[in-house]
Amino acid sequence: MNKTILHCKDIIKTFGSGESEVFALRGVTLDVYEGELLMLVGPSGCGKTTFVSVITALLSFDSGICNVLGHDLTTMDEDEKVLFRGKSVGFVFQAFNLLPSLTAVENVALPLTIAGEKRAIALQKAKAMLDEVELSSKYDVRPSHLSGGQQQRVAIARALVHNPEFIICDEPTSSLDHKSGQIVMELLSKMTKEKGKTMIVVTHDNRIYEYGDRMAHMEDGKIIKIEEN
Ligand SMILES: Nc1ncnc2c1ncn2[C@@H]1O[C@H](COP(=O)(O)OP(=O)(O)OP(=O)(O)O)[C@@H](O)[C@H]1O
Repeated sequence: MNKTILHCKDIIKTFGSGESEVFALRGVTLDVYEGELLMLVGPSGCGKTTFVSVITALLSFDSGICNVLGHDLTTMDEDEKVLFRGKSVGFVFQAFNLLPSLTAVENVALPLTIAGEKRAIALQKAKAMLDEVELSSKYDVRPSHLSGGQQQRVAIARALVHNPEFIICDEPTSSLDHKSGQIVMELLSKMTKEKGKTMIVVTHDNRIYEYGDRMAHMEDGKIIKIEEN
């Protein structure tokens, strides 16, 4: 059995109070293992975004256990949470969120320069990352001159350039056509397997379910079933 990267037990998260209280997570229990790609699926409003926000320390939770990469999230202060996310977590979203005035390589280098890396080294690492997502010919191209699939690959390169161990993808293929979605998933799957990363992909896109090692089904604030692929 591979190392446990995420250990959650009975996580409860509510929003609001009194009559307007919403139970977003009603006792989520889940373990995720090193090198695994886990699909998290379920109807709108079942708590998927809340859950990935909790496990990346973007949201606090009311009760339960949440241990990520050996960190007990309940004992971390805000500075430690920012550091944890910056070092250990990569985020890929449905919207690529690339800066239009920067070239592909500058977009990928940005998190490194913000973290204090020298520009020349950041650009060098960004180029190596763009090579990995097979965009070596697009270093100096701005996002508006790239296809949707290429823009998502730039966004993936940016999410992975600081070499995070844990990667969260929220609807990474929803705005892509079938072929581009397949290319993006092939890439994410390759990253988990070849680099030993651990990935959770939140999705409604049943065309990409096959890429998951396991599929966790969420309903009404709980994981109700886990299937092996
Ligand atoms: N900031 C908030 N304040 C109040 N209620 C919230 C907040 N965020 C989420 N909720 C509620 O918590 C529940 C879970 O929402 P969440 O966004 O986690 O679901 P989801 O499964 O990600 O949905 P979708 O697939 O539509 O993105 C919903 O009932 C939602 O309305």
